[in-house]
Amino acid sequence: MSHVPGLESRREAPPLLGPLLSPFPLPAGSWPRQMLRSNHRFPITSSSGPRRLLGAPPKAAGKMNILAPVRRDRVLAELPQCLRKEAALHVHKDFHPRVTSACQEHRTGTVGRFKISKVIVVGDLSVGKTCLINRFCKDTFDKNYKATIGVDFEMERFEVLGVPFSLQLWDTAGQERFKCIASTYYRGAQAIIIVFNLNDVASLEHTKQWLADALKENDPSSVLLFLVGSKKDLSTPAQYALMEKDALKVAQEIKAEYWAVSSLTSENVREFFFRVAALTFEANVLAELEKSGARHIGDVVRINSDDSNLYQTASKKKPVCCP
Ligand SMILES: Nc1nc2c(ncn2[C@@H]2O[C@H](COP(=O)(O)OP(=O)(O)OP(=O)(O)O)[C@@H](O)[C@H]2O)c(=O)[nH]1
Ligand SMILES: [Mg+2]
Repeated sequence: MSHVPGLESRREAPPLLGPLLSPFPLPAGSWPRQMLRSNHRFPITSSSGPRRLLGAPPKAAGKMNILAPVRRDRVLAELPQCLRKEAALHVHKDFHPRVTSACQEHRTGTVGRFKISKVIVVGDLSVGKTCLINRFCKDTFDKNYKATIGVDFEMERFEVLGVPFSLQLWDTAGQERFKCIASTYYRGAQAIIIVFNLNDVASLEHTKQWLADALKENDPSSVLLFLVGSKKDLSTPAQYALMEKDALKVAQEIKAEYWAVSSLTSENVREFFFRVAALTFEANVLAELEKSGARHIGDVVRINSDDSNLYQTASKKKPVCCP
């Protein structure tokens, strides 16, 4: 059998996916507690050459800080707005009123503290997935291409309507030969970000296949979808307008929210991730309210049929433990 770099790590890692997504604390010294620190990076990335999985994460020295404070610039007091109304998960100006009141009354259940939402980022090789995550999480940009091998992830902690909320952003490899490694990490996603290059129409055409693969491992009725055009800085306004037309069509077809970003200039990067955090949080709280409501006889949670997809999505959401 030929050697696939990173395969050893892949074999070790899957048992951790359960604990990582679990709302419960883990035994002292276990990896996931280390990972709960904001922006902890695993697998370790080599500083030159391609990004490689190099095995288990390092042991933290001395006492560990389980949860670092939320950065001031990660606090969301209002619902960030969509980029284009034609392709948005919903166009409400504010958070769902049930979510707002649940946050005010501290009734968000497992959302907050140990609840971590998994977000996977998929798309063709070199479309800019890693740069997008790095621009948001570290405010850096690398003009040299270093292929992601297997997967990598970043943790981002937010505070939404006063409630702590963490996103685990999984950066997957776009190269065909690493796809089988990356796809083992697709499971349990609450949001899927499908990235394409705004200057490469083939990468847009391939987004449906990326989505199909990601949905094999996830419940299509409970996952939020985002279609993101990257490298906006490389298009002229006329080229962009043409591409946007096609992208909006695809976004509507797959029921994804459309965004266009540039990791080089930072355009829309922060706005996009804030929107992902806000909508994922909102869906989580609605699902939590529905779950807790169902436990009280006579306290019926009703999701308004006039509400948009997101609200219906939350109502259909199954617990993570269900097959
Ligand atoms: N001009 C410009 N270049 C970008 C942008 N984003 C990424 N790039 C460049 O595109 C190349 C690929 O970026 P990556 O982020 O590594 O691509 P990727 O999608 O992670 O690739 P894989 O890991 O192989 O799947 C690099 O040379 C980046 O510098 C952008 O917004 N603008
Ligand atoms: Mg990459």
